[in-house]
Amino acid sequence: MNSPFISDVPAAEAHAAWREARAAAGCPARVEAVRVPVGAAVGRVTAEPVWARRSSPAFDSSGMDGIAVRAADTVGASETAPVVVKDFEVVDTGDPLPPGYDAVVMREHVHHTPEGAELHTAVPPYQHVRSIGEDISAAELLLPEGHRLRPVDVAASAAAGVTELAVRRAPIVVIIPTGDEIRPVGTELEPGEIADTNSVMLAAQAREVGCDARVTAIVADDPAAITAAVGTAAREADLVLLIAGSSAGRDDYTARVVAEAGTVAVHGVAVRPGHPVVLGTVTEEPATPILGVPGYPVSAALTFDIFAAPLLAELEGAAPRERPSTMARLARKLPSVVGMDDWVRVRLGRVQDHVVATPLPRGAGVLTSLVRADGLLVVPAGVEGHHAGTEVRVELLRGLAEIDRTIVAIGSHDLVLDLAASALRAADPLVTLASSNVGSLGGLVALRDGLCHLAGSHLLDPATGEYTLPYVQRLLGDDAAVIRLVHRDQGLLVAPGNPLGLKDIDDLARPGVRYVNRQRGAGTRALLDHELGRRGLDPAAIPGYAREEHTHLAVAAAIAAGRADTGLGILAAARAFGLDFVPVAQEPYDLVLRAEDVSHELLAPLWTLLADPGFRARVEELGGYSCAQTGERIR
Ligand SMILES: Nc1nc2c(c(=O)[nH]1)N[C@H]1C(S)=C(S)[C@@H](COP(=O)(O)OP(=O)(O)OC[C@H]3O[C@@H](n4cnc5c(N)ncnc54)[C@H](O)[C@@H]3O)O[C@H]1N2
Ligand code: MOO
Repeated sequence: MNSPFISDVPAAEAHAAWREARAAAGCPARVEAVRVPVGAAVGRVTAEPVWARRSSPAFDSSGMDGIAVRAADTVGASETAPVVVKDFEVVDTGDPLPPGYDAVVMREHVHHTPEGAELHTAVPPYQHVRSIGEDISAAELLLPEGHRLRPVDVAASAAAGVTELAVRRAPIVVIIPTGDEIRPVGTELEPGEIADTNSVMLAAQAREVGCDARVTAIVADDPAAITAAVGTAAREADLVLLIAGSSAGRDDYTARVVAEAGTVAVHGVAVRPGHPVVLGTVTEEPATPILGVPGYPVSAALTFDIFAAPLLAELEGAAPRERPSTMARLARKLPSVVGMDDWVRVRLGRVQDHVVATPLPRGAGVLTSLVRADGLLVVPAGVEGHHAGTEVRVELLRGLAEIDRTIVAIGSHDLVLDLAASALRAADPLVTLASSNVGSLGGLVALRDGLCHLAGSHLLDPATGEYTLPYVQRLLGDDAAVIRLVHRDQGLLVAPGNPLGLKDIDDLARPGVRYVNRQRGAGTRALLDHELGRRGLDPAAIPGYAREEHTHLAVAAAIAAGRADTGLGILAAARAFGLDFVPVAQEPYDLVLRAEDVSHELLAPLWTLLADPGFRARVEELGGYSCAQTGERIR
């Protein structure tokens, strides 16, 4: 039973099956209660109700700086008929109210005369007096059991005379990284080796939800060694996280190890990423839950959120933490496999009156999709995906105020946009420029449909030889403005030293040259087609023409990895991967927007940046860019 069958259990059923298995194995329902001083209790969960031992305030006290008086002595006082009170006592805020007095007059309303304190207004009884128990009365229920303590809660407990609280101790999570290829973070990696980034992430996730997280040494792909590590971990842990080896590969032992050490309640959940997750128990006394976390980092992160976090909250007797959510419109079509809950990471911004969600790359290995995500949405198992513009519910990973100050750029990708994003944020931490890449044409369509503020475009019109403007007129009509971002060199990216001696577009048809193309709708693709057309070259004659990458950097990466010999792209991408560059053309790269948005306050910081000589200098330092017209409105 090396690779047990991976099933597609719906998430809700998987939770239920795991809970049943834990109960059957005798896993503790809660971690023990401990008593801790109030100062150390924040973040912990109450293990019993907290009753007030004393009232707060514990005595009637003055609410203001001034004088304590008898209200009866002030009856009839008015602007025209002031009353002089002889019997009073000076008090400060918080002082016990001296016996015999029942009200306080603020010192700014008292005129001291040789005869006494002159008052111009009558005072009702108990004015500015904080009566005993105003805040807390002795013996009242202050906090229920199962309440996660916040700073205000511990302060109120202390005020109520409760200086020690019974709380659940922090659950202990033991994380076991496995894999022959896995090395500790910080090790110089040999080819084929992978840094143990999952342990760093999972330990931080566990600490973020209030747990004590411990990471063991990395265990080799050896079932006996993994079994031994699981046994040791289970003795100290409230939850064991066993990383990788969850799927069906030759060295994937998680399900087998768990089956031998206890029970496998579920192997395979209808959730993506996270599909091959293992949910089980280790039976050795005391029984311990174990979670087989898939090795791909996005799967690992989401698996923690979906399965570990709710269990850990349950062990503390608390409600699971919940993220706020909002409705958003999808900026692009979102296909999804039927039969799996599809967890999609999205960027968010507010365009006109609605929040727009732009899906990020979906791969379970693309951790930056979570790094860049402002929100998460689930396409449920029964849904085949969504059309662009569909309203969906999104769990928020970032505050709405920040999302409201996000400039949404959709279209072609250019490194200058990344540079601008970072400069804008450095100048004002509330400003975000989120750009996503769907090619020039896709950006113009998104702009037309109200799904972005800016469309980055460099589209050559083969009929006129003119860039972008003919497309803008066709798609957006008169109501569109165009701001020049940069001119940039486009050229052939080639391995260092240009081993094939490529000089021009003509060389792409040479036998043995493997091209890597950009996707349909990308401006760089249009440029290639234009250049091929001018030369009467048939795309079918270019080996690799059908192979598509979605960014300049991805094209450069393919060439750097030796998977292709050349592709059309920008100099900066060549530099980023240490490639050589054969210039072919210079083209303008423009920002297209709705004419009325030119004066939108959201975009003002961007226009300021484009006018900044320091920023222009940094752009030109990237190489292959000219800022001669940067920031000019050309339409
Ligand atoms: N034939 C099948 N293959 C795969 C299936 C399947 O159902 N049938 N499922 C795929 C899915 S979905 C996922 S998710 C992964 C899960 O992989 P494993 O849990 O078995 O993990 P590994 O194969 O050992 O590693 C995957 C990947 O993750 C890297 N890794 C592992 N540990 C760490 C760590 N501590 N830090 C960073 N990265 C780590 C590892 O090097 C691999 O690159 O399986 C698919 N395959
Ligand atoms: O389920 Mo895997 O986690 O999709 O990549």
